[in-house]
Amino acid sequence: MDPLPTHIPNWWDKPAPVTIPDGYADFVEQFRTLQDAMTAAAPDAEQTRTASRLVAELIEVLKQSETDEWSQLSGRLPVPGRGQTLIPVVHINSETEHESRGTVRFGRQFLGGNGAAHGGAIPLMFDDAFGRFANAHGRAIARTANLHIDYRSVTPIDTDLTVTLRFDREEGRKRYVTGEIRDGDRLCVEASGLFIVLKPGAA
Ligand SMILES: CCCCCCCC/C=C\CCCCCCCC(=O)SCCNC(=O)CCNC(=O)[C@H](O)C(C)(C)COP(=O)(O)OP(=O)(O)OC[C@H]1O[C@@H](n2cnc3c(N)ncnc32)[C@H](O)[C@@H]1OP(=O)(O)O
Repeated sequence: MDPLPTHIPNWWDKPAPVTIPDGYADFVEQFRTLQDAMTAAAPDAEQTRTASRLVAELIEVLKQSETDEWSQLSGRLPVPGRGQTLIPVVHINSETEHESRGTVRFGRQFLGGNGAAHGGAIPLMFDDAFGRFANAHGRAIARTANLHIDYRSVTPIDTDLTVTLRFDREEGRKRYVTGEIRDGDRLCVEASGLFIVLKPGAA
């Protein structure tokens, strides 16, 4: 289940993304796999030369359709992860306006060390997941004012973890959200965030 609308409006009411070409969502997935493979690899000189040539070709192809923020596809797709290849993808399994439940799997690219996810990848995931949730269900646009992370125990990579987000309360323009990541029953991370609804006319 994915609660994003087919077209993701943005707060400046610029046009929604253009038509998504066939195969683009698969390409995004492939790009994430590339980042995992890059992190896991120890290529020799010849493999490095080959990989470098292929990446140069890829950059060349992508640059042919370089465009502005309002026309790019990455980050704006109605699929889990929005087609953003930097952010760990949260797959939502169920959601009400008060609570969202899903899973996340930190790939090899998010390795910090010794099998644990990088401490910076976790707030990245929460900022995006909280940001989407705090702005979903018809709520007016709000931005992250603060984000707090408690690393309660190691968060393993390459493991399906559960993510829970809760919309705690709203006080005027302030929205308070909390969340957690668990590996089975084990609590890995607790997070909380404050989102503030933009003043009229604010960008
Ligand atoms: C990129 C956003 C995307 C939104 C997408 C919507 C569509 C959804 C679709 C797809 C999902 C997308 C998912 C991505 C989401 C990612 C979200 C982000 O990462 S956002 C980028 C990082 N955040 C910033 O860059 C904010 C920078 N800061 C600001 O712009 C302002 O400081 C702002 C708006 C947060 C507040 O400024 P003021 O002028 O509107 O508010 P004042 O009047 O100063 O404060 C209001 C109340 O809030 C408190 N407050 C303000 N900042 C606070 C803070 N840091 N900590 C605690 N309290 C704070 C104040 O003390 C005041 O409280 P009292 O009313 O007096 O009780």
